[in-house]
Amino acid sequence: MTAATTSPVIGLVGLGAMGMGSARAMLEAGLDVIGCDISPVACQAFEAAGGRTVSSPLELAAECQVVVLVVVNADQVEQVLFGAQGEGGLAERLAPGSLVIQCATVAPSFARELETRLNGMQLELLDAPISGGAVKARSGELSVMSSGSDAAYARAERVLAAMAANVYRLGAGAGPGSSVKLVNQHLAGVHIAAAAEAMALGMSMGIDPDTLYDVITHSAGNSWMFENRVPHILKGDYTPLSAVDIFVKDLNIVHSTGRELKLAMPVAGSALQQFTAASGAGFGREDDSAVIKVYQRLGSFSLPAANDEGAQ
Ligand SMILES: NC(=O)C1=CN([C@@H]2O[C@H](COP(=O)(O)OP(=O)(O)OC[C@H]3O[C@@H](n4cnc5c(N)ncnc54)[C@H](O)[C@@H]3O)[C@@H](O)[C@H]2O)C=CC1
Ligand SMILES: O=C(O)C(=O)[C@@H](O)CO
Repeated sequence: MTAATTSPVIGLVGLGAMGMGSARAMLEAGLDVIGCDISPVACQAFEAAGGRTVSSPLELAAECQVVVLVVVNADQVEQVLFGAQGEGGLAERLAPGSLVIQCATVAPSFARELETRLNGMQLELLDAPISGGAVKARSGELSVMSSGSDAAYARAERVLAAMAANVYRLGAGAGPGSSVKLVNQHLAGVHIAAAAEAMALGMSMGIDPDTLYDVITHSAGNSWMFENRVPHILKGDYTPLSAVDIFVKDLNIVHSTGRELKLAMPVAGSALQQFTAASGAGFGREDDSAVIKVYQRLGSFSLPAANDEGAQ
């Protein structure tokens, strides 16, 4: 595929549940985007959608002056930008003035340190975690909790417009974007665990789970997460649109940030224990709604069996 516009070539690292959707939304917005993933299957899927790919982030430096990171965690960001065991990474190959748009959910302290390191290499960082799930990534309607310099925003404008319906500008340097995302992750994790626990209670009392879903989604106990995740339980489909291990990661960041601030968060702590139990029981790569399987093992209710409809 050749460049359709004179705007910079975008490199997107991490063609997973979120990155694939965002990369495809960028293609549809007319951006010249090169996808990169260590998974050949992910690269083939993006090529089938009309995109170009490379298998190593290092290869992006020859063409890209804007790089979007949608890998899982801080260790993977570190590896992409600086290489494993310090053997060098993408950052040292990017042209001076290039922009890194960092979308993975990481600790605010990591985002701030990353900005200092990249600025020291003449590179810009936009701290830009995302929300909305795989469906909104694909439709280009994410919320982006962002912070960074005016120069970073100027370079990121077309990318953010292609990815997001809502871009929140939360500060002039890295940190506030990841801080606000952490508040979202506290709520998202607690709400998913609470939805699973509440469904376990209802099913244990012998209430039909489809009826429970109908009633609760029309009543005050509803939440975005109850509405979005309980259908996976009803279909018995735990295909990971967002994996259990994502919430082990995110609620651990909530926990460690609270420890730094000396802020006790017992409700988030309880949700973290449930996701940790689900991961420990072998469900870490399943959809985060599989946290209900921990309750099922401890209780005496049956979960709906898988049917043929896919997760949404
Ligand atoms: N899944 C969701 O609903 C949401 C996820 N997030 C956050 O977005 C980020 C991405 O999450 P997902 O897309 O769910 O994860 P994922 O595991 O589906 O995708 C991550 C991708 O990065 C690739 N990758 C890892 N290391 C790499 C490397 N060194 N070079 C190239 N590719 C590499 C993996 O092969 C994988 O395809 C995470 O930080 C997550 O917390 C944020 C909002 C929603
Ligand atoms: O969309 C978000 O925000 C999320 O973090 C969840 O969908 C789970 O990762």
